Amino acid sequence: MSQPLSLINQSRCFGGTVGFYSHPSVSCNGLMKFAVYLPPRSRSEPLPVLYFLSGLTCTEENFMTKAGAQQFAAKYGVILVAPDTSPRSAGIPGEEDDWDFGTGAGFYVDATEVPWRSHYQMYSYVTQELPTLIAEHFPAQPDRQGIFGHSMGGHGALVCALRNPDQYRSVSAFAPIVASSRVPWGQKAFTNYLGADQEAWRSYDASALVLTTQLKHPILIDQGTADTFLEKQLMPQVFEQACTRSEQPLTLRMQEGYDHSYYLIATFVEDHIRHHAEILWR
Ligand SMILES: N[C@@H](CCC(=O)N[C@@H](CS)C(=O)NCC(=O)O)C(=O)O
Repeated sequence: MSQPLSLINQSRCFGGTVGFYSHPSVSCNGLMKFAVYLPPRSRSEPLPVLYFLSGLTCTEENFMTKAGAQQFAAKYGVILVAPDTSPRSAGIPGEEDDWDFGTGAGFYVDATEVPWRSHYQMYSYVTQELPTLIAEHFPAQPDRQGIFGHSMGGHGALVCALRNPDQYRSVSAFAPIVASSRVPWGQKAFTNYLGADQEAWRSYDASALVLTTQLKHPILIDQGTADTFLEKQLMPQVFEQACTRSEQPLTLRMQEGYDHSYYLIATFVEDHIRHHAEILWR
């Protein structure tokens, strides 16, 4: 049976439509929001779907309003889907206290710890519930899915792809947190969502996962050299070394002078959408 979906608002964009939706989520035990861009071509044929996971403090809006991605989704014929970054107003004490944990910082994990586990099931939401909903309500080709993201969302995209190589054909990231178990943002989130046992963290650490799973297609990463989070939180060299060890093809592009903002994404988003479209349309 089709799950209910409410349209919040819709705008024409590059001949297609950007729509914002809400729905009661089973995984997250509350209302969740997401955004969808349907290119003009989707009116005549089903298209591959490319998921974008945003970073800390973001909602389903940041990518749609700041990345300028719709023109390229229209050009290359892919549907874009951008979910929110966490449950909201879950009623969990302290959920609004920090910008890098709780609301806006779900880290795309299924929390196992009280009190977070009652709502913070973002891994199941993104990999199962949302794709099912998209396939039910939009002209999507469910067997052609790709995923990309920024920062915390780059971590999420890499983890989702590495854990589900048959579900996601293509993956890329902007300034991703690639070694989540080893950096302060990841350690804070994982201790609270997953508990102190670091063994449980491995299944959400891209640099650990890539040692045991190989993806068929190369991974594309863009990282700005002027990103203030580069050394302490992002550490792309850790992922690069792990990819070399496991012979996973990786294109890591260090972009001179770019910072952590959406200007990095806007500059290189066409390259990423082309990377996905070339694989998804094969
Ligand atoms: N609030 C943090 C920064 C958080 C941040 O940079 N968030 C990134 C993702 S990790 C983002 O995309 N922010 C929203 C935006 O730029 O639209 C600070 O002030 O240092």
